Amino acid sequence: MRQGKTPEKTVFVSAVALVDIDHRVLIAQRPEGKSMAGLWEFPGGKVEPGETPEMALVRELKEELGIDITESCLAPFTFASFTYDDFHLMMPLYLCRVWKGEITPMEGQQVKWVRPVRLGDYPMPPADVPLVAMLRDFL
Ligand SMILES: Nc1nc2c([nH]c(=O)n2[C@H]2C[C@H](O)[C@@H](COP(=O)(O)OP(=O)(O)OP(=O)(O)O)O2)c(=O)[nH]1
Repeated sequence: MRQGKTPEKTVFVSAVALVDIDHRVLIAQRPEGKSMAGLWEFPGGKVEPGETPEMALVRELKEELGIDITESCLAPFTFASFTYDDFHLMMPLYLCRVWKGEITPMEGQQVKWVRPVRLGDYPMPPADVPLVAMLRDFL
């Protein structure tokens, strides 16, 4: 028998670890007024109806960070599957090392380039904890 809570719905979110030439990863702070405000996350967002996870990232990175990425530069890395109180999160995490444009926080959010070994210094959503461990091992 299944242990734990049974979520009402599954929410599909697509996220990316942008990796720079020094192997640092970009994280962004969730703004006030959003769920989990103040926590640091990988850029991305909900996959809208009719979108693939890759399309969602192309859109979100333009909207949130003002950069252009191409789908072919998104390398699937791992995923989060985590039950929150009110939904189950399914979130692929891609790696991306190539983009066009300057990273510009478009929504007033704080962003930081962080070495994988230091990611633990930044509070992140619980779903992200295993992802951080994998990035630390891989990068
Ligand atoms: N982008 C992103 N979202 C994450 C991460 N980890 C994690 O649990 N999430 C959750 C937080 C949100 O519930 C959801 C992303 O939704 P979103 O950022 O597009 O939507 P939102 O804040 O406007 O929506 P809401 O949660 O305030 O309803 O996924 C992560 O590393 N990156």
